Amino acid sequence: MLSKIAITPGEPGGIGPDITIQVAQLEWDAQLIIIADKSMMLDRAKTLNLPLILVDFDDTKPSVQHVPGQLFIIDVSMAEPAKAGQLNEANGRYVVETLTVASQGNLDDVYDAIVTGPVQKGIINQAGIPFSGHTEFFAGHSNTSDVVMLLATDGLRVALVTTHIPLQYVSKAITPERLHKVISILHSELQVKFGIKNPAIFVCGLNPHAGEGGHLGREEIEVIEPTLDVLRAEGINLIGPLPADTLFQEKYLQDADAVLAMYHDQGLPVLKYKGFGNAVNITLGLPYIRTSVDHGTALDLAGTGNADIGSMKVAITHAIKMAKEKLTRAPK
Ligand SMILES: NC(=O)c1ccc[n+]([C@@H]2O[C@H](COP(=O)([O-])OP(=O)(O)OC[C@H]3O[C@@H](n4cnc5c(N)ncnc54)[C@H](O)[C@@H]3O)[C@@H](O)[C@H]2O)c1
Ligand SMILES: N[C@H](C(=O)O)[C@H](O)COP(=O)(O)O
Repeated sequence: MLSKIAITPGEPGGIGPDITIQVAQLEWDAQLIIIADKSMMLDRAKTLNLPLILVDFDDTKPSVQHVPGQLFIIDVSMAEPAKAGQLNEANGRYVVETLTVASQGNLDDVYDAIVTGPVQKGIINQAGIPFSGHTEFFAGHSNTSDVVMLLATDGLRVALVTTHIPLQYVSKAITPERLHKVISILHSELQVKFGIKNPAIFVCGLNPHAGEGGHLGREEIEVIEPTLDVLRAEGINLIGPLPADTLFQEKYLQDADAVLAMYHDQGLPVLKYKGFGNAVNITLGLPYIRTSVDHGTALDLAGTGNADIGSMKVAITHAIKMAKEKLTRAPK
């Protein structure tokens, strides 16, 4: 059976609508359903000079193969018309509404996966809605206490212990409980979603040189090492904590199924240096499949036709692959 993939193009002033329209021109072995404002999508297609036919989605009908240039749509209205390249806090609520519809649809088994385009976290907060990222939003909406952000590109997967929090709170957020949950989710999702029997997870330290024996910080000694020992006793294959500045070299990476970084900008710059435009962001631990692009709203490129669609292609490809595997395992 063909999978139904829900796509949220994200911030209407950014490149999310552009890359959604651009990938709609390609062949896909799935049905693509966008959750977005219809007029905004048609306007953007006109700006980009690309064909776009939008068909109202009927969830009672069986899935149909994607036709290039055509998308199914669940129309969610924006408060005000969008201008490519410009943010408008009046539309913050709209962006969150599209995510809510997507999450609920997946919980209700209407779709088989969600692919998200980029959102501008700041403008959603300016609209009065506390929002730190899709990862945290979907965890909250689906009532999932713990999820893990993983970004993957060819030859490297990086997962994070902490996600979108200010740097000053990182150390306190790395508790034995959090570390135990993140590693357990990462281990089991590498098995389930990536088919790796006994995944090797390489773990970064938090401090310079992994704390230098306690002289440059004690989190490794007091939290990370003891927790890794507990998890090793549970049978999880863990290497580290290793100094983060030297972990990302072939000698280690050739044996690593994933690297676990302690915070956002410890792991993601390396991943994005290696694979920006060719990477996917996957939320592990959710009750549904969710993938996303590796980039942001790129307001400077919105409406120009110059946005690279590489990551959007990878995000959709991964979602379809994971959805197919899920459908094969447990047909609806
Ligand atoms: N998945 C997401 O929702 C997501 C991911 C990352 C950042 N963001 C958000 O995006 C906003 C802007 O963030 P930023 O400026 O740090 O990052 P950005 O990725 O939007 O832009 C960084 C640079 O990369 C370029 N770039 C980004 N995507 C590109 C593409 N597809 N093709 C060609 N060039 C591209 C931009 O032009 C810019 O020069 C922030 O609010 C951030 O939170 C959202
Ligand atoms: N941390 C992500 C990145 O740098 O690509 C990005 O902010 C998106 O995160 P969410 O998927 O949680 O919105």
